[in-house]
Amino acid sequence: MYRTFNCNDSSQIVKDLLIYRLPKETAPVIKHGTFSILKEGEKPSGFVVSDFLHERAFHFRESAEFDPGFDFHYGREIPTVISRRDYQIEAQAFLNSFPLLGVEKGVFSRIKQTPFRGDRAFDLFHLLENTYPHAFCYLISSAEFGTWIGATPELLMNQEGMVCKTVALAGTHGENEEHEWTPKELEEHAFVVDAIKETLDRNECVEIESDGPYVVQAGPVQHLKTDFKALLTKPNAWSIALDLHPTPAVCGTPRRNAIEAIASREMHDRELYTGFIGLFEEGNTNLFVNLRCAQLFRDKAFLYVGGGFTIDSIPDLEWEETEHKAETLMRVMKKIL
Ligand SMILES: C=C(O[C@@H]1C=C(C(=O)O)C=C[C@H]1O)C(=O)O
Repeated sequence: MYRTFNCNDSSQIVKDLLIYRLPKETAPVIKHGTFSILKEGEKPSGFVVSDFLHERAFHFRESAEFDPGFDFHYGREIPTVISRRDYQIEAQAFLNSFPLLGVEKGVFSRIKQTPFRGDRAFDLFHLLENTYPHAFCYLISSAEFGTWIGATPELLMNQEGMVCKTVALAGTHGENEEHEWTPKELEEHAFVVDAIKETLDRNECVEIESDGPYVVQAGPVQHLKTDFKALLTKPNAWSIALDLHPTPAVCGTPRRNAIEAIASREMHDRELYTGFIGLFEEGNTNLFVNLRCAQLFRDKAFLYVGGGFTIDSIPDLEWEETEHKAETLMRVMKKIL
């Protein structure tokens, strides 16, 4: 279930909104304009946002004049939220499907609902960008997909000239967990490292270097991270981004098998969650994986959170992990309620 983007298209609302702040930059970029569908085979130029399986992607065109009547667009369809009990049942069934479907790692996600006033989205964005200077923070609103906000720690691809960078970010502890990283967590991470290496190789990158894994703090959680750097041999950054995505950090491995397991067991449409978002320009690209994000409605927010499963995973511990990840937005939202 990935395809429905049901939103209002109230006639007085004519403009879409784009706000983003790149990691470590101080000033956000704010634009009014229009998000429109990126046609199949079309390369974007500028801001782009894609869903999980790149079935729908949108690029942004700025309008010269500001629309004083701007209001946020809200989705019409309420996302499916599951209880802890149902999560356990579904996550166990997801895990049980691994041998049958030939899945080695799969990422299972859920949606958490919380009260929130959608019209406080600007305040939430400003708090997020102040709280998480190393994250890519954004707020987007369009009749195409409603209103989304996020502060993601995960780079999909940075490209400057012929130098391309990406990361493997997988394996999670709560901020105060001090135990060693388990073989299961190291394995989960290694799947992502291997997939990235293969992708860079396949796309004729050279001088591929990696550094990691090491531990990084991302708000309320710690992750294992490996940095990658490589040289492109031709202007194929967009193909590389599409080939990297979705990595086993948000999907699983082998990719097709994991997609099948996710499609058969997740109760909701992922929509823009675990898609990618950011700026694409051949030679100057900054794309991020859309995590630690929420879809905002008039009086509530739906937070999308997930985690990697391997055969040894325990669903209840994975639920805890999604609770920790949800805190990235929850603890900031609480300041505005
Ligand atoms: C899927 C999410 O995060 C991803 C999964 C991780 C994991 O399984 O350890 C860690 C970082 C992200 O790549 C999420 O935040 O929803």
